[in-house]
Amino acid sequence: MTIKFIMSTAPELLTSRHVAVIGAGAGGLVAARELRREGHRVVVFEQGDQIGGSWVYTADVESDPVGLDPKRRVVHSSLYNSLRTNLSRESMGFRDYPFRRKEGKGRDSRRFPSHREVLMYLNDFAVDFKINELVRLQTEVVFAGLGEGGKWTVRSRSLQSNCVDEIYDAVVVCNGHYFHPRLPHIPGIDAWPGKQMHSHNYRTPEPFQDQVVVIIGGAASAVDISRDIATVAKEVHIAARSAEEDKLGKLPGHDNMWLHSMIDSVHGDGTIVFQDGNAVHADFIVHCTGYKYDFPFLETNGVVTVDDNRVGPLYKHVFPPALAPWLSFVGLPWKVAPFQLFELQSKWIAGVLSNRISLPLEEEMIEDIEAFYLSLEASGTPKSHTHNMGMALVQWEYNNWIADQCGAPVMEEWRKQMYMAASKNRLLRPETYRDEWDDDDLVLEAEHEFANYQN
Ligand SMILES: Cc1cc2nc3c(=O)[nH]c(=O)nc-3n(C[C@H](O)[C@H](O)[C@H](O)COP(=O)(O)OP(=O)(O)OC[C@H]3O[C@@H](n4cnc5c(N)ncnc54)[C@H](O)[C@@H]3O)c2cc1C
Repeated sequence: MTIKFIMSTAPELLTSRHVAVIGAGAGGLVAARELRREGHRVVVFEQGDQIGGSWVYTADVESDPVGLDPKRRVVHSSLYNSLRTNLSRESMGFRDYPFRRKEGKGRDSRRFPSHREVLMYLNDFAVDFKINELVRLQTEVVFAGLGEGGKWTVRSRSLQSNCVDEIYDAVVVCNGHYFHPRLPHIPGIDAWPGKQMHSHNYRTPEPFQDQVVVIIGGAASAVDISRDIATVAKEVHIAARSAEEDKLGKLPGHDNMWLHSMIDSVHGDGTIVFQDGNAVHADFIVHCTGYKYDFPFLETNGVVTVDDNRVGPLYKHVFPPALAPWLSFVGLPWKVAPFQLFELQSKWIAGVLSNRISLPLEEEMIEDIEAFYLSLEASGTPKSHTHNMGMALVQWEYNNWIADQCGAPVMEEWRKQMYMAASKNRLLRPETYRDEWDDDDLVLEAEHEFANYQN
């Protein structure tokens, strides 16, 4: 189905809306910038005491290390102290605000810098675009729901006041999705006597000194955390669903790390049995098993639900047809280069809210979503992977589609090539990919492009 979206609306016909943005991470910051550029009046609500979201490292952890207790105090960030980016700075930054190397106190000029450098980059962005003046820090949104007359009531709680209700034309949800742990079902886990933790609460390796540790997961955090822990632990055993059979066994270059297939069962005597038949007696399990989407403040009377990690129904992962464009989401897709995707989604939302860009009819959006769900089913993609864009060219096609809606340039070819080169390099050199690479030609191309921007 082809639908025409861009209208060349005369500037005097563009409508300025009063918009609430929930969250001041990378998504909320760029949403605020795009909304204001489009002429909207924006308030950004941020529960934390600074901007940056995920990139604000804290040594603080939750009272329940696996995150099951619904009454636990939630810590937002899941960063560990040693974290360096898994994307190169060139391919990670916003498109029109390159993530350049900068000199100065505390700056990290490496190509794959530490998390502290990302936070500094986001702070630079907020200063240069004067976003801070839009942000209300330490102000948590406890309720956002449709009120009378199609407007949104946003109820927030801050240090200064108990609860305040305000009315907005639109709400843009940017609350992140790496803070609510997702745990696999493991047969026998209730009787297993060892300690457990979700990677959300992992900060440093010290608690694992001389322990036998089983790490569950095969994604970036599992790779990093297993190496971090192996510096002090007696043994580290990684259980990964995606582990290839010929790679199982002792990991080359390490004398205390093994790769296994998934866990089959765990037992009251401390034993952990893997599907490949091997077994170990372990002290600790670390679950690097991902996160759940969670919008505890959002009331849509059942229009938007989270079902097995599918947030829906959403047109192109952004607009619920029945509430579009007054409710939108920035940042749901995963296995992507997030910042530039957030930037494009935000441009689209801003343009639709001002009437510069039009959306299809509600029925057409619903049809599109249904077709998308059917295509996932036909390809055997589980529901929980609805927002996974890690396959082939999915994120690039998606970004280009949104760019087209906005009248923005399509994604630069070097970004795609660089992203793919890093993925390949990560598999080839899991220990050293952040310091050794073969794509200097792409770095040159990126730097040439960055000369067009001022920051
Ligand atoms: C361990 C780890 C490593 C990562 N590594 C990389 C990497 O190398 N490169 C990369 O590009 N990406 C990486 N990411 C992904 C990273 O999360 C995204 O890059 C991005 O920062 C997410 O931004 P966001 O704005 O969507 O969410 P967040 O950064 O989570 O921001 C959401 C904000 O919303 C606020 N908030 C939530 N609820 C409320 C409420 N009710 N009221 C008010 N405020 C609220 C939170 O306090 C937070 O500040 C990593 C993620 C994790 C967890």
